[in-house]
Amino acid sequence: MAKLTKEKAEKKIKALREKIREHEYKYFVLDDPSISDAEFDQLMQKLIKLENEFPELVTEDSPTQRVGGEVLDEFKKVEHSSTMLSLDNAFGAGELRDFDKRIQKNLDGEDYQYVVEHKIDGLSAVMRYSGGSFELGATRGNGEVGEDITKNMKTIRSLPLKIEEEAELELRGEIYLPKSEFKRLNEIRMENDESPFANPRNAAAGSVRQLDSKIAAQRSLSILIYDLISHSEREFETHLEVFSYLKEQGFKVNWHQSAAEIEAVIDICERWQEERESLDFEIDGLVIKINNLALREKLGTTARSPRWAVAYKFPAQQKTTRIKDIEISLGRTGALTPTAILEPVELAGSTVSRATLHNEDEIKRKDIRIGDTVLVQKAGDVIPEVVKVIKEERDGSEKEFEMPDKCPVCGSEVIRPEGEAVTRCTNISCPAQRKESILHFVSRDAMNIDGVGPALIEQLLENNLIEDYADLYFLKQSHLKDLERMGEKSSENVIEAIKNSKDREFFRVLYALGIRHVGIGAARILAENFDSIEEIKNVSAAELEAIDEIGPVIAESIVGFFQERHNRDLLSRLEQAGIRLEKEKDQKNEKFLDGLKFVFTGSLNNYTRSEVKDLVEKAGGRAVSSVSSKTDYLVIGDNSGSKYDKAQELGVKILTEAEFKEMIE
Ligand SMILES: NC(=O)c1ccc[n+]([C@@H]2O[C@H](COP(=O)([O-])OP(=O)(O)OC[C@H]3O[C@@H](n4cnc5c(N)ncnc54)[C@H](O)[C@@H]3O)[C@@H](O)[C@H]2O)c1
Ligand SMILES: [Zn+2]
Repeated sequence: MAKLTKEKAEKKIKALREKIREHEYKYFVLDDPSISDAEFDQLMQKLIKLENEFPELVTEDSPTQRVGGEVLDEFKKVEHSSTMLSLDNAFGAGELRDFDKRIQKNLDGEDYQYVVEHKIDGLSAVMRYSGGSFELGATRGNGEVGEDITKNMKTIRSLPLKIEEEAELELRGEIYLPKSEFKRLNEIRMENDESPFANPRNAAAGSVRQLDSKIAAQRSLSILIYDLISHSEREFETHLEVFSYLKEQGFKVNWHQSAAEIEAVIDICERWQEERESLDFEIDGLVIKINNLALREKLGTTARSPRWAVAYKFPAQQKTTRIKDIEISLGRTGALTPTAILEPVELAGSTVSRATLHNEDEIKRKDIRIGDTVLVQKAGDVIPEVVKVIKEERDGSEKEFEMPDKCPVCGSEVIRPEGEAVTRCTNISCPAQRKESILHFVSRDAMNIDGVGPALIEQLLENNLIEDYADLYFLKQSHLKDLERMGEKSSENVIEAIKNSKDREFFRVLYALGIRHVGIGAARILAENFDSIEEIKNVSAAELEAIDEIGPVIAESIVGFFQERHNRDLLSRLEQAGIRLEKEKDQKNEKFLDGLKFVFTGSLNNYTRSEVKDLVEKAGGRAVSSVSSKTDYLVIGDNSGSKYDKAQELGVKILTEAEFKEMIE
């Protein structure tokens, strides 16, 4: 690419700065961003790159040179004792290694160690204690001056108002909303016609920056402490010492783990990238800090961020895009689910072109229209969804969506029962429902019947060869071989595959039945608690609810399923066909790996990764991705790498694939 002329660069830089400032204002002042963090970070990276190319164009007020935030006039101002900085970002392992190289160079051969912490998606706060009492709490503001939020912070129950140490202390931490509270808050906002918060950080900020502290008190804000800025009586050498001292004083401190070298840091980051959903608060990455405080001093800071720390950012889970259309898809329970057809975007490693809109109410509450620019999100295994509409992007051509009053598949009336959010087709034998329930039954995690796909199911239904999934087991080859695109050989294979599915594991059969709200997880739990369908059939909703992971909705749905006459008939035909409707003998109540943690490395000959994971979990164990002192077994296949050395170092038991096979079978 040809190098930009200085004039052109200057123009570009100016435009970028304006755009960034506008987004900073929306994000930090209004707590209501109109692009995703990843898109914002991209703008910032572009500006950094241009400024690196043309250092003479860097100005002091450039967003790259300062902390992006403002102070609202409504609040009393607090001058910070030392600037509250931002953090440099690292995207991916490569940039972490670059960071480490810079540290090495700046420390000139001195020994150092890292501490890795969660990067909580919240709002940073500073706290002062005097004589053991909480005296002052403030936001970061513009880094130099923050807002006095003492009153609101007193409503945070995890923040001690009194501590043992009667000294002058200044601390920093992150105020956040737990996930459940974030969800609840957004529901209330939508009911009040307010736009939902895009992320927990904006929600936490919106709650803390309330003039009425009664409102803050109604929101279960929490705080995790991650830094001590000053202490009148004590000195500390390392960050780890600080953490244990703060814990002793009764503070809830941020999760942390030390790491001797950057490769270990990368391991930790990759592990949390996989396991982030297990936390009850959102993290958008990890923060990597130098442990030794004197070395931090030596490394110093830039105007915007410390040189001794970096934020490892997870791949984007949110982006903005446009809704091209809204389509209706029919589920196996007859529910009409509106689905947004999107301008495709890259999210969390895959291309997203559809997002669920759940139901009619959800569309109304979020005021979603065809043609809207929206923020979409894909978290973990969850189906992509629309977070909110960017209303200022509207030009008047957007169309409101209306739920059809006829089933798009069979043309029957649809109804939406009083008090329910879901619209359903009233026709019990609606082909869409039958097809979907059979498709679910044969799917991989359920009965895993190879060769029975959408096209064949349609043919079978059309030719009245089957009406439901139980009928599959009564099919004969003679029924099949005359169907279109079916020969002698493939009809034989289909019959064979159907037969082979008869002894699928009990929990998979439970899942395959298609009981509403019973996903593979709930099916597993049911199979752990009951030995057969016969047992589950006769259980009450109250008994089901007594099981930890089963809530009232699932319980009611299970009881309802087994009461329905048609379903009872379906079950007896499955039984007749010889499907296993109870646990394998040797499996009843067997949890021989209870609580044990396994790590797998290298390539295995007899299993795929998801198979070993299943096997371990079925026996009550857990399969995790990286080796730590808490790992019980490392199972090694061919070409195992650094995990092997690490396991040896930590004294973790090592198993060959054959030894593992023996253990599990
Ligand atoms: N979407 C938008 O329009 C928009 C606009 C502006 C900024 N942003 C987002 O805001 C962020 C930039 O804000 P920033 O300057 O606060 O930088 P940052 O969020 O990247 O990093 C600094 C902040 O991290 C927080 N933090 C969380 N856990 C921490 C820990 N363990 N140790 C230390 N700090 C921890 C602190 O609040 C600290 O102030 C970026 O994520 C950016 O994408 C988005
Ligand atoms: Zn229908």
